[in-house]
Amino acid sequence: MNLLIRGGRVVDPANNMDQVADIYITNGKIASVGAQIDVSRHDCEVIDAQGKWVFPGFIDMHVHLREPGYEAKETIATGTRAAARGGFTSVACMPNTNPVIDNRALVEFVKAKALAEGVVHVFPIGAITKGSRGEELAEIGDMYQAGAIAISDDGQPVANAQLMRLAMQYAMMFDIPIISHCEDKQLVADGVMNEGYCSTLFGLRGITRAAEEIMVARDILLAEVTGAKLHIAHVSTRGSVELVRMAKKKGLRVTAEATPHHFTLTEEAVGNYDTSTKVNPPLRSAEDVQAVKEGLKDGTIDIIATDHAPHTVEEKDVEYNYAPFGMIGLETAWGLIYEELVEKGILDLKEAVAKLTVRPAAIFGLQGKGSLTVGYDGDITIIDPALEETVNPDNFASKARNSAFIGRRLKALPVYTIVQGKIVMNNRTL
Ligand SMILES: NC(=O)N[C@@H](CC(=O)O)C(=O)O
Ligand SMILES: [Zn+2]
Ligand SMILES: [Zn+2]
Repeated sequence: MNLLIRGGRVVDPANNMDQVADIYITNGKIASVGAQIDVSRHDCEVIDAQGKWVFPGFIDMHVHLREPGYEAKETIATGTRAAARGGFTSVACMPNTNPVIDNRALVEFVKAKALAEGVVHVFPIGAITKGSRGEELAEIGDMYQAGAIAISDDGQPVANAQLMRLAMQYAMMFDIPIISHCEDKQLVADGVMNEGYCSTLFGLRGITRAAEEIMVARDILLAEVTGAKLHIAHVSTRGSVELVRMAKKKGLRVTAEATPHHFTLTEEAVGNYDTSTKVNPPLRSAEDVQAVKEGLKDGTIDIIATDHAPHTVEEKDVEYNYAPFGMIGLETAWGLIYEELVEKGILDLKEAVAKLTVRPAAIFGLQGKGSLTVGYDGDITIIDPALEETVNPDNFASKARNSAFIGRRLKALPVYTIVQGKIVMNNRTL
């Protein structure tokens, strides 16, 4: 089936394009982009995109799909549907499943399952260490050959610096990034929210920003001695932003991501004791949020990723201290990016789209993705700038409900998600 997307405002940062144009997709690939494409001779489905924004399909490099092992929280089927509903055409999934994705067979399992049951592209991330226990390296070369696009022990730090150095050297042989979850467990101890005035006020145990920053600093130093590609996950403090900025000034191959919840919410959101606000790293102070926004603006923070971390209602419906860390994000990400970054003048539309498309594709080497270049995959996200909606968990495609944004009004929402020329989400439904 051929697809023509007619008359939308086409924004493609990679090709420095922002103009009204048509896009024609055949055999799942972009065949042409231009004014008034004539397809009268072809059998063709047409989307009227007048008044809509047409972007390369969004890419989320930090998602927890929870399969295998935690299917009560999310599955590849439901997680990819949540992605599609959020306008994402590709996701990379973290290996902190049960068992942990630390060998070739499990990478192949995720890929096969995603092909059979997923509705968007899924790129598996392999573990750094076996079982993410931080003791011995996982089968990194094997996982790379099976299709792992990066390695990470996300959810856990690699506490042993020597092991982290070895992992970096190993990852360099395949030129893949190592994604670091920066957390010093001893410093975190049994903290549940950011340490400061609010934690005192709310009577909750605090987590010092140093717990994150010490590991950001350590991993940057290791990236300097090894020359490895280091990607810092979920940057949340001013200090972390400054460290990454310094690393980039030195010319190191260091990149970073921020999540929508970390640039939208502050620690004050914890005050209602909604366990959805319990995330790792924790929601920080207004000053940190400001620094993350500055980092996004000046390019210190390269990409936006959701860290979609689904948990069951039963797991989250407990006292704050006992709830697991994590918040879902796929279905609310774009609305928050638009409101917090674009409308507030931090990023223009092209810059915001770049952090969800061409930048992640470049950092993680995703071939044929991230732009509307002819011959690239026909992955497209269409936004209706006039569409507003209140976040309602009944409409979530995710199995989970742990969003701190329920009840919030979001605007400029995705109305079509197109994967290799196939419409997988239409008018907010699948
Ligand atoms: N971010 C979280 O709060 N939780 C993540 C783990 C992680 O991303 O570190 C999870 O797997 O639930
Ligand atoms: Zn993490
Ligand atoms: Zn994560």
